[in-house]
This record gives sequence, structure tokens and C-alpha cells, in this order.
Amino acid sequence: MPGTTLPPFPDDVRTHPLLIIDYDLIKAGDTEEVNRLWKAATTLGFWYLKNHGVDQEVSDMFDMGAETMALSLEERMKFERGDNGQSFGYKRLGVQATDASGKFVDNIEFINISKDDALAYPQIVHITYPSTVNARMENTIAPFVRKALDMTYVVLKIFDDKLGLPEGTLESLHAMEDLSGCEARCTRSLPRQGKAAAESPSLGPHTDFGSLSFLHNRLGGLQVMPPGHDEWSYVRPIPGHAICNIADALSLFSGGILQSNIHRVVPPPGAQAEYERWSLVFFTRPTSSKVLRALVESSPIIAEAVKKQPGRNFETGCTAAEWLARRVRNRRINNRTGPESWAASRGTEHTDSSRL
Ligand SMILES: O=C(O)CCC(=O)C(=O)O
Ligand SMILES: [Fe+2]
Repeated sequence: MPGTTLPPFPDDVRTHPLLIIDYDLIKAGDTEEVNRLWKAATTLGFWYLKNHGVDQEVSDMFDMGAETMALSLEERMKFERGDNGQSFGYKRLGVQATDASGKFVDNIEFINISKDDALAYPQIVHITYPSTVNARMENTIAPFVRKALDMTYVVLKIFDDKLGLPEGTLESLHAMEDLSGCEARCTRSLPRQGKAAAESPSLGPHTDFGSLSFLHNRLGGLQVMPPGHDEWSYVRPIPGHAICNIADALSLFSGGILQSNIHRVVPPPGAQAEYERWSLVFFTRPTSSKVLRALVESSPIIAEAVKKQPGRNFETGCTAAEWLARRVRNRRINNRTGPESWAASRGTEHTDSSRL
């Protein structure tokens, strides 16, 4: 993949436009741009981010992914994350359900690297990694993680302000030095055409498990189902633009004001379908011990939002670590007992009963 010329994203498929947010402007506190970010975060919960300044780190991370997937499967399997709900490590192809029926499995493989392991390297906090990851911990992965977190903190500060939370509230729930499920993920999806591709997505519909996702795509394949729609639309990759989205924890902390929207991955459209699809994400997740619940005591705006949605439960009684492990564990096809396993793998999407 690195260095290859890829065919353009086709013009004849349905796409959903996202607002383009300029990172330089939101960092500088530009009121208009901050308001556009707020609009994106509270409607679809997805936006493009330009001028993020992470291009070199992203390119190096894709190289790390390619080097890792070039290891033998036997070598990668030494680091497979297994069925117990552990998220860090390698995930081999075809071990996750993609729908409630359990008939279909995913068509992606990825390597997940913990923020805690990357920043503490060579100290091991959670797990060990393939040699290709270790070789790039300090010069590639840690710089990417730091920049992704810097971006996250800029966005969280804006959300504190808009949500009426005391300054620093959201950042303190995601402190860099505290242990968390934050991780960088590099994904590869091999071309799959015909019946198999049409029957099942490469990655089943889901909301993201943590707080904020920072995604870098070269090829199409990501699809969203915007609120009020019942069909999937592609998100067109734009060179140099990241795709950011709100995930479950921020939706819960904010009493549903921030939107964690459902999405999935299908084979790239048109001529792109013949190519390997690579994507890179940094998932910011809350400190493992934090309980996921609406911050009603800290903000009258959030308290009011919760009051207006009596049918929705914002008291999960669950820590961020438990939430993540439950979702990861119940997607694993080996753990499937029936449709209830799929139900147990869901996040905030099913709070709106029309959603999958
Ligand atoms: O690969 C993509 O475009 C999105 C991946 C994704 O949604 C995820 O890993 O949670
Ligand atoms: Fe996702």
C-alpha cells in the first residue's frame, strides 16, 4: 500500500457530507469554527479535520502496520488478543460477528497498541508487541499518540465550555498519565468481491467504544447511517483530512448531547475494491476506572438534557474498562451463544430503538 497510486473514490455512490473543521482555527479559539465543530459533534458526531499536522506520523504508522502484517501469521498470532475482552494486541481476520445472526464474520485484521504501553516503553504496562511494533514505539507510535492526545484535549476543552462543565473536567477524565483503553489501531482489509462482500460488511455496524476517534483513510469503505436515515452512505476520504467522531463515553458523559453515531466498513467502492484497504485510528478512551454516566452534578446543561430523555439510561454502572471489555468480548464469534451476544456487544446505538 504505501507508495501505491490508488484509484479515485467514485462519484456515483451515495456519500454523506461532513463539515470540514480547521484544527488551527479551533486551537486558536476562532468562535465561528468552534461553533461549526459543536454543530458537527451534536448532530452526526462525525467531521473532517484539516491542518492537524499529523501527516508524517500517520505515514510512519502505516509503515508500521505494513511491516507488522508482513510478519508471518504464526508470528502475529503470538500477540492475538484472544477471547477474554482484551482490546490491545493483534486481531486476526474473521473472529468478530458482523450482525446478530452470527452467520457472518469480519474481513479485517488489525494491530492495536495501547497508549500506556507506547508512552512507557520499554516498560510493559499491559502487553508485549511484535518486533515491528517495538522497533517503532519511540520514533513512530509515541509521537503519533501524543499528537492525537493533544488534538483530543483541544476538542475536549471546547466541549467543556459548550457543555457548561468546569474547565478541565473532560481532560481530567482522560489524563495522559492515567491507565486507559486508549489505543492506536492500524487495520488491513484484503480485497473481497462477489457474494461474500455483498452479504456482509468487513466490519459490522457499531458505535465506537471510547470518547473520540481520530481516523485516517486512504480508500473508501467507511459508511455512516445518519440519524433519521435508514440507508448507509459512504464517507469520502479526502487526502490530508482526518475523520473524527464522537464515541459512546462522550455521549454518556454529556447526557446524549454529543452524538456517538453508528458506522461500519464495507469493501471500497468501484475500482478501489481491488486494493488492500488500510486505515489508521487513534481511539481516545476514558481512564479505565472512570464510571460512564452523565455528568449531571457538574453541569446544569447536562442535567437538563438528561431530564428531557426519561427513557434513556445514562447510569451505566460500568467503568470505562468494563464497557470496553464487554463490547470487545461479545463481538468475538467464539463467545457467541445467540443473538443476545450481539445485543451485549452494542454500545449507545440501541438507545434509539430504530437503530441496528
Ligand atoms: O476503517 C475505518 O474506516 C473505520 C474503522 C472503525 O470504525 C473502527 O475500527 O472502529
Ligand atoms: Fe468505528
